[in-house]
Amino acid sequence: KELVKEINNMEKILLDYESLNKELKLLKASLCESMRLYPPVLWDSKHAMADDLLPDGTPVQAGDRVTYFPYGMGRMEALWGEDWYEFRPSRWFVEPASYHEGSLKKVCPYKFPVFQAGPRVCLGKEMAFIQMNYVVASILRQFEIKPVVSEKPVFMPLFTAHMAGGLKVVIQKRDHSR
Ligand code: HEM
Repeated sequence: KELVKEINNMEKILLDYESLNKELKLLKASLCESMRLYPPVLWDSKHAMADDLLPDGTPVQAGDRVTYFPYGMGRMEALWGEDWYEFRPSRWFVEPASYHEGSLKKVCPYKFPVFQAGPRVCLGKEMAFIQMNYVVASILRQFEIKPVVSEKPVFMPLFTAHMAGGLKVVIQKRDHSR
């Protein structure tokens, strides 16, 4: 409901770059919150070509594999607090209590490595947000989407995130008079 309100309040009917990037803060926060709990790339590895040391002093030997785990990190109490399991888009705002007017936090990519971090960070990150904002805003403006079954989808831990059997939904034209 809140998201549809944000999308319908957009100044321009045409979804141009500026409005997609600046106006849809709650949508961006909701996408981040979804990807915190269900990152599209669950884990990712690097292989050491030569002996090395990690920044905390942990030795790595040539041929070792080092894996970082965005799925696990998105669920760590030490990083996200006691309510890490809750879907709460307001946690991405500077002032969660009045998030409608507020601005988005700058969250360190080493805390939220869904797009990797450092020199090999995802080159398409900003483009991915523009695309996701565009698709979600265009669909939610016109349609209402409801899941067919009430059970939680079954998560498939493949290299990229999947739901077993997909997510079956009913799509209806949105009634703007309600
Ligand atoms: C939600 C969408 C996306 C997610 C979660 C994502 C995530 C990632 C991750 C985790 C990596 C690091 C892979 C590794 O180091 O092994 C990566 C790299 C990369 N991504 Fe994305 N990505 C997304 C969308 C895109 C899009 C739309 C593009 C292009 C338009 C793109 C282009 C790239 C490129 C070129 C790299 C390689 C960067 C490098 O190694 O220097 N990504 N992405």
